[in-house]
Amino acid sequence: MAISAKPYLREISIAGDAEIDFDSYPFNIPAVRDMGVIEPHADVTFFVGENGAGKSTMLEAIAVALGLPSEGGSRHVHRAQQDVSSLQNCLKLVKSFRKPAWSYFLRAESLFNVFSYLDDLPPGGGPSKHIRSHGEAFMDVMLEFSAGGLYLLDEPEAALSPNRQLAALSAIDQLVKQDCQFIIATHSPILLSYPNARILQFDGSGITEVAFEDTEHFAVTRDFLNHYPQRLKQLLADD
Ligand SMILES: Nc1ncnc2c1ncn2[C@@H]1O[C@H](COP(=O)(O)OP(=O)(O)OP(=O)(O)O)[C@@H](O)[C@H]1O
Repeated sequence: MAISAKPYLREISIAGDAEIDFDSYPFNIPAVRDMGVIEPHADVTFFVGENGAGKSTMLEAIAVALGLPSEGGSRHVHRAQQDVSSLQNCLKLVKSFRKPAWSYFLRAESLFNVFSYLDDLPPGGGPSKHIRSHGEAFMDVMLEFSAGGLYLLDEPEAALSPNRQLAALSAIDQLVKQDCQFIIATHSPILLSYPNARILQFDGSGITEVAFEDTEHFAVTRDFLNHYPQRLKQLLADD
């Protein structure tokens, strides 16, 4: 039986010999301290959890440990690493026998800086992405993703309208079918609905797998949309 090349990234854990200070960032974050062994899905892995649960800290550390720039981009983006936590030095990554053809860290919050860097390179990279809206530019980058890649996305929905999130879901599926692997930190119930995925919940007890319909994102969004007149009355009531 042939062994599958995916997932390109198979396990993420804290190295046994890592020097750890549990009283300071990032190991004072419960999900980081008690992360155990993350086993990414061959297709898509989602990081979910409350604001501040440690998703971006983890994704950034994985990206930097893979040799990608902390602000985002591919290995060809040569920018100084910005405010990177010590986590990437402590991670042990188990990789596939086959390297991905391409790796990219796409991060909505620092996309602007990466585009400025690309604009400053010698001509040849196509028109400036600065003349595109945030969401258009984000989708442009996603649509440039190619087969056999490993892609890390940090909160793609920050840039995308609901319609574009649906388009992103379809683009991700096309890429998965071309041997790509994704790890995505998100709050988007639209993206989280992707079926060939593992959803990992970051919270006070560490990192645990959860089913789509058991996520707070699904439950809260469904409840609000189904009952928004009552929910608004409750939320906006004078006490
Ligand atoms: N450089 C830093 N130094 C100290 N604490 C930090 C630093 N960066 C982030 N934190 C803290 O670490 C915690 C986790 O932050 P992180 O950005 O990883 O959360 P998140 O799960 O991605 O949140 P969100 O959903 O809001 O994006 C937060 O409490 C944050 O304030």
